[in-house]
Amino acid sequence: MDILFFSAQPYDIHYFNQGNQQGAHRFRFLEAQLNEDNAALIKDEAVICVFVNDKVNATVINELQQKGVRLIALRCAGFNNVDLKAAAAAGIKVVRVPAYSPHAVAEHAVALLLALNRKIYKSYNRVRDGNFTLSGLEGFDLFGKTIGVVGTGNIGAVFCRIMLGFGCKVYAHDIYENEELVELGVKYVSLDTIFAQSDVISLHCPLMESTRHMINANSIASMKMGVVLINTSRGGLIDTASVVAALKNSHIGALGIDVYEQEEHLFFQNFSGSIIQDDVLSRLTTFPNVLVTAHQGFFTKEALTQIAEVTLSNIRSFEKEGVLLNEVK
Ligand SMILES: NC(=O)c1ccc[n+]([C@@H]2O[C@H](COP(=O)([O-])OP(=O)(O)OC[C@H]3O[C@@H](n4cnc5c(N)ncnc54)[C@H](O)[C@@H]3O)[C@@H](O)[C@H]2O)c1
Repeated sequence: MDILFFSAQPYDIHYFNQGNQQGAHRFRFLEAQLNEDNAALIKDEAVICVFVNDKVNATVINELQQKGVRLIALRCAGFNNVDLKAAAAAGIKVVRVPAYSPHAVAEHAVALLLALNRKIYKSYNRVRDGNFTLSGLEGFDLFGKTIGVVGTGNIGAVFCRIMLGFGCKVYAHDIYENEELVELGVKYVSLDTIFAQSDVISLHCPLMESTRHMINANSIASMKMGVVLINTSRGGLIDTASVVAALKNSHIGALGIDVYEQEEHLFFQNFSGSIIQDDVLSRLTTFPNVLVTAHQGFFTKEALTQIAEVTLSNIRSFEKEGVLLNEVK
């Protein structure tokens, strides 16, 4: 099948070409993001393959329909960037990669937590500068601390297991309880209890209207002073302005984010020679207790291999059997 990739990076090209060694599909890779301006770049491809920051709203879907696109293949798990109602109305099917190495993202959340707590980014720079002092590098033992996990699906469940391995008390909140986690010692509690009692809160639930800005001035006010907040899920879960205010008055003790509400304007692109126009992100990066990574949680060899394999198998079964594997509706 002819497949047009938007937001394609060199690693996408590498892993998708590797998954297509038999040459079953013809690929065209575009670095451009899909949005209202770029939908015109589609020629006669029946399938477009998009990533987290491609904008697939009703206007774009209307253009896709006119271009004869029949399938939107998301090469990611989240689908909050696709207007599913508009796609259904246009008769365009949507598939995704529901699970690809949940370990990749869960381990990245742990990496953010450990690096922040033990100030690894500071010690790295200090030692390279010949400064071997320790003042300001103090952390705390994770052992025995209460970790609040919001969302215990594929990624949240792995994160819970890792934290149990550290000897933490793990509180979780989800609309469904995972019995295996309960047997391992995870305690399901209300969101309010997570907020009130956790030393560390890690977000692993999807972004939906009901979860948008779940971290806001009110919820932060109910949290422990000095709470560590980790978000590897979606930026929109956090009202960033409220988090900046809470960092300024030290209510939030540290923030580790791999996702940011306005990331589509920045992430996966190189602005190192430009002036960043996003004042909120710029303010965030001035805090000594904030660590921002640019949506790299998924970025492991294992996850990239699985993303390419599952995406291509989704497309293959749509083409050959008209069967929709991993459909989103
Ligand atoms: N940083 C990255 O690179 C990266 C990579 C993959 C996924 N993600 C994000 O991580 C999120 C989690 O991924 P996953 O694969 O574990 O998804 P998943 O669907 O397996 O799990 C999500 C869980 O959240 C729960 N949930 C839904 N609404 C909730 C609510 N209101 N409160 C609490 N829990 C709720 C669901 O019941 C489910 O158990 C995705 O939504 C995606 O946005 C980020």
